Amino acid sequence: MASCWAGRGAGMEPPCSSLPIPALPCWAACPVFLIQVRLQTQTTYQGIIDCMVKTYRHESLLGFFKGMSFPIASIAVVNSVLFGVYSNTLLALTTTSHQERWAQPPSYTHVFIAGCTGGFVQAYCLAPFDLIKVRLQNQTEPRARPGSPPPRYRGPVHCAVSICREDGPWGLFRGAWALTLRDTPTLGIYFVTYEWLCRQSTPDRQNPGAATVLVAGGFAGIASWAVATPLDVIKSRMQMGGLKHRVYRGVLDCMVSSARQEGLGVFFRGLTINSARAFPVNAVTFLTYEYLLSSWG
Ligand SMILES: CN(C)C(=N)NCCC[C@H](N)C(=O)O
Repeated sequence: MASCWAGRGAGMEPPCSSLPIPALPCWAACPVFLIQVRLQTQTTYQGIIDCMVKTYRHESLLGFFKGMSFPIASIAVVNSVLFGVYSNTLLALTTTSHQERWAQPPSYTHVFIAGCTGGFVQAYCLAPFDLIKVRLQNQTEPRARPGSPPPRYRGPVHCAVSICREDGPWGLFRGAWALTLRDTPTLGIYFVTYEWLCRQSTPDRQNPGAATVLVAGGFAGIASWAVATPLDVIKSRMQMGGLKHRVYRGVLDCMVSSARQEGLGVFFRGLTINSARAFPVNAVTFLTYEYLLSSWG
């Protein structure tokens, strides 16, 4: 497999800005996203199991898949933006073609800058989809049970329209600043971790094999989420502002009042379950990325 992306002709750059990193692993991750968001924004759950049991009892199995149709439809676009901006920024900084990337490795500073740039741009594409996901996932009303009050949002489109009606189109970017703070440095760390692990486990200047890419991608996902989780909690709470949470004056206000009321542990809510999800998802993401780069080269 190592030779799978080895030695392709240099000079022909793949169309990185449209890399279709697949959305498939995302379906399996839906329940994890839901539990993560609920643990981060609601205080009614004692932990992962309690959240799972209560969700299942109250909302049935379908409840675990709430709010995911929009993110799944958008994940390919969001990932393509991230990996496309990353690859092209790296290309602009180093003038080394993708095919020569392992033979003439870029510096970690360049990898970090390119990753941060990708993270920054991705955050603004992701913001409206992420807001809708968080809002829908926090609706705990069971679906269509006669007599029970209807949920505030009937689905992703109704959610988007309601937000626009109530807060104007900019309302769709609520929490975008916290999302940018979360994604800019952590995506830098994500790509540096991946590059570092690949280089550590591959003989000098050779292309990494598939197993290396899978393991390095998986750990890069976990490392980036370990750093991102505190801001992920803040981001989700700000996105819920005005609904189940009070409206915060800003990122700092949200941080201080969350820590005061719930202790420092609040910043790590959802980390365990998200790490378990992040390993396979990011392993497959990087394998696909490397495969596409080599086959389009
Ligand atoms: C905010 N952070 C830490 C990241 N975006 N990290 C990169 C992993 C992205 C991947 N789609 C995932 O959901 O794990």
